[in-house]
Amino acid sequence: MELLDGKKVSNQIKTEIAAEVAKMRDRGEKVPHLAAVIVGSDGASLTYVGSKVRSCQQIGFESTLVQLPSTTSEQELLKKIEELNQDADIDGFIVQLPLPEQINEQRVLLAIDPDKDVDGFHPTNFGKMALDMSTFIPATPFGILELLERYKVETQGKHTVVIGRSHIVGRPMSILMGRKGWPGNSTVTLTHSHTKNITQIISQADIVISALGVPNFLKAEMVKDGAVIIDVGITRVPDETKEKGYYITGDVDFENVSKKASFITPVPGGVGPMTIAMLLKNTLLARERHRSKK
Ligand SMILES: Nc1nc(=O)c2c([nH]1)NC[C@@H]1CN(c3ccc(C(=O)N[C@@H](CCC(=O)O)C(=O)O)cc3)C=[N+]21
Repeated sequence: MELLDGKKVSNQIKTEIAAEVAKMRDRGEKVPHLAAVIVGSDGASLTYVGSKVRSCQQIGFESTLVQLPSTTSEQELLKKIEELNQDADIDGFIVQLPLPEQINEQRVLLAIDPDKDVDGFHPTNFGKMALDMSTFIPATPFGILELLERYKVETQGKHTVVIGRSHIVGRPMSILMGRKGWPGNSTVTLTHSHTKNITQIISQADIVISALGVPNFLKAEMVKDGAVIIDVGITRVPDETKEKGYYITGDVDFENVSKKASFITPVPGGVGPMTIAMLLKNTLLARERHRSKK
């Protein structure tokens, strides 16, 4: 079994990006500027956004954190988005999901300028991704592809089973793994809450990508010997004996599944850190595209 070490690879990627930024600075060019909008004060969301901003500082990006109260109206958020769209200094921005219930997520995603949509959630960018056009690939799926590539995991002709059809992970992942080229050229099954015989389908998978959010869902007896296991689930389990009052666990029974797997991602330290690295990569890409437009 080989560990797909997202923490290590994400640090490599950040070092690579930092070198690019240093060159930009040396040439007297503007450096990439990422903004993150967060509505409300959900603990997990604040942690993620916080580490996005910290990573920006590490690698020499400019960053702006826009924190809005949980009572923010949809109109107020749309106004903020329009400001960020118009702000020539901002290369890319994200609106952290989930949003409070008074705000319609679809209207928000539609309002983001596709050229600044470094999450790749705007329908224009999602459509481009599905059509193999150059775009921003959503950070979590992008991070998984990058891990498969850097560890030279064979995906071509393999049966990939994706568990979960969320807009930010399962759905795009199912499209990307089936695209031409490598990592891709896979035969993809997208499973979800209405899938019948899900355990039987999973047992046929060469590659399992679990994006469910159910701790211990994937057990050793469910997977084929030598399968590649990608664990996208992140659940915080309250535990007073831990320093933070909780621990983080994925969808996979790591201890037992890792004995059968050829490659496996840990949680924490797997897909999570890769998500942040690829968001930074998309922001670098956004800066380069804006530069060559002018
Ligand atoms: N507009 C938007 N874009 C996103 O990309 C987005 C989002 N909304 N909403 C929530 C999800 C989730 N997400 C994570 C990012 C990093 C870690 C991460 O770094 N995890 C650490 C543990 C961090 C911890 O919880 O302490 C790890 O797995 O090692 C996890 C999850 C981005 N998301």
